[in-house]
Amino acid sequence: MESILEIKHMKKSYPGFQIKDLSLTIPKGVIMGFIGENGAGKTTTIKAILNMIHIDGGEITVFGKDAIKDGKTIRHDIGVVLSESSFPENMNPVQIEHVLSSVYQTWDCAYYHELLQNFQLPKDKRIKDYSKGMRMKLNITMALAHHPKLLILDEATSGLDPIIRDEILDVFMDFIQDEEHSIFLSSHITSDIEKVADYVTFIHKGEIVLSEQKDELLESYGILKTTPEIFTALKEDEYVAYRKSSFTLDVLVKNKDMILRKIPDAIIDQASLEDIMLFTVKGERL
Ligand SMILES: Nc1ncnc2c1ncn2[C@@H]1O[C@H](COP(=O)(O)OP(=O)(O)OP(=O)(O)O)[C@@H](O)[C@H]1O
Repeated sequence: MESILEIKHMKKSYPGFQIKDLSLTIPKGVIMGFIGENGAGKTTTIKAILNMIHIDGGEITVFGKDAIKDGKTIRHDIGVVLSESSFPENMNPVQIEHVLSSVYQTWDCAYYHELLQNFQLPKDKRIKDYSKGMRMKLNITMALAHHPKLLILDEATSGLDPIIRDEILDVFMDFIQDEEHSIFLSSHITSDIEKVADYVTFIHKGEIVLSEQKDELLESYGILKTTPEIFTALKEDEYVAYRKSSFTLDVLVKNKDMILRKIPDAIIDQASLEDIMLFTVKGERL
């Protein structure tokens, strides 16, 4: 599968935080969900891709070009939504369009106004009078209106109600339909990622724990409900972590079919992305 973005052995250190060796590939035509707890390194990774911070080592390639050397060219084909909006609060969408249409040669005025209408965003209202959900929808509208090939969104659905989140997720799914576009979507809301992502990358303390196809991941992982005696029969590489619940020992296993072959009467529940995150971050190992 052709890739749209590739990070190889990226390094970045801040006092008390380190990304030691991060590698990641986003294929063309997919939504890659990027999950991890607060402070795991999601925004740092996104800023590195956008050349907004200096990295200490490694390579980042976007559309086959070097993200640092060719950063300016690349940015024209990327739509970005960061958690903080950088537009002056006293501007309205029409005034913003004047600025953006002069920055992007590919700015599509008709499409911008179509999106404003679809999202029910008033054109003459200043950003400062917009609600949080409206601001986010406006940010996404601005990111899409120059027809980027890659959309990078940092926490674009956080703090929004389920109806607005659903509308936004629909727009994302439309965006990747032509199989040339990709989305890199960081979110704490694992249910949103579960809904729309084709691939999932999970980062923990600056390290990639997993980066896999979502359906395969959810089919393969499971939560084994068991006893301490049976648990001790598992090999080290057969489980991720365990957590004690009221009556059982819950063990996140990577390959539930393999466990079922070993323990035919085992009770194994479906694991969600949230479970995978919780067990990895808060679970214990022997
Ligand atoms: N400019 C900076 N100076 C010092 N430390 C920083 C800087 N930027 C980020 N960090 C640190 O890097 C770590 C990762 O932060 P980052 O913002 O990438 O996490 P995140 O996964 O996006 O978290 P969140 O979900 O809370 O936004 C944190 O410990 C943070 O304090």
